[in-house]
Amino acid sequence: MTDRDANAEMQATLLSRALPYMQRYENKTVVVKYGGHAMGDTELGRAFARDIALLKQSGVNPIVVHGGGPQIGAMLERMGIESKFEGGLRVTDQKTVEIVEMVLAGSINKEIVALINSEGEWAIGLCGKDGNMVFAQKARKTIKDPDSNIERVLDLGFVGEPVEVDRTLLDLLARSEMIPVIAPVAPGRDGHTYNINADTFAGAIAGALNATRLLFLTDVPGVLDKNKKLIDELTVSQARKLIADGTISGGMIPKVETCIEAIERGVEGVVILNGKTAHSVLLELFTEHGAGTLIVP
Ligand SMILES: Nc1ncnc2c1ncn2[C@@H]1O[C@H](COP(=O)(O)OP(=O)(O)O)[C@@H](O)[C@H]1O
Ligand SMILES: CC(=O)N[C@@H](CCC(=O)OP(=O)(O)O)C(=O)O
Repeated sequence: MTDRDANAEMQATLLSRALPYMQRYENKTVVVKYGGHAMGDTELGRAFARDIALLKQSGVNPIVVHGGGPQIGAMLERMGIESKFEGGLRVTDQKTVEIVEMVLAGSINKEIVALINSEGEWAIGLCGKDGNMVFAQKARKTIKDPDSNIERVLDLGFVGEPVEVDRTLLDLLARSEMIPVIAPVAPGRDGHTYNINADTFAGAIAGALNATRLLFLTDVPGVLDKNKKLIDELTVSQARKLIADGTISGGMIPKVETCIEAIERGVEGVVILNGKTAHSVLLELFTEHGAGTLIVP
């Protein structure tokens, strides 16, 4: 059996069991953050696109926000530009921001749009610039030197943080057949283009829309405990404790912090789940126990 046949069979099995749960998210907004590491081979991409198409067909309002960190890194390497990160964010000079916009709002965005459209849906590729959706300002980040404990202000160049989100265009699309697919690039009121971490961008969009669910597709099954066992559900205060005691580390820290901020902005529940498992979006939304780690207030 090919991967494609196996995925189609898995989706059919899932759908036959999904019926009792499908109404749960009818007319609700679900923001799905599709990370660069979760974008695997073509079959995995197709399975993702099929899930998003199926959400729309089930009466859900899905919104895709995508990343593409590894793909930006590959293009920078081809152009002979070194990738540099500070505090988990890409140091972004003028040349880099041009490539970031080209890769994110160009090739990756259109690839995802084409995949969803080939499932018979109408996806539309956007970034923060379209319809004045998001305005950013230069990110203000500080990091603590672990030796001296002194705080240092980071100059990350054209790395932005979303400060204004206008939901007009997204509200319009929610009433239409269109599925928005959004790249995390936005203008500043200063006329510059800013590169925004895709998790942060997805959190801001979900918060502005008071989304029912925000899903983060990553490369691990969810938040793992000290014994590497999946934690099914966490409250905001439990999540904070796991960051403080070091159980949550590395790239998972900003991700969980974004989840906490999204919940504080009114998102009902945020889920971190494995994008490398085919149909993880359907497994999460349309089964009794879901998949991944659900973070709730
Ligand atoms: N407690 C934890 N549970 C799960 N993953 C963790 C934990 N602590 C650290 N991590 C790391 O966080 C990574 C996910 O973050 P990141 O690589 O930034 O994701 P993405 O690129 O999908 O945004 C995992 O691959 C894992 O190595
Ligand atoms: C400021 C910053 O770091 N921006 C990210 C945007 C893409 C992203 O976040 O992609 P993933 O979700 O695949 O990591 C970057 O340039 O890599």
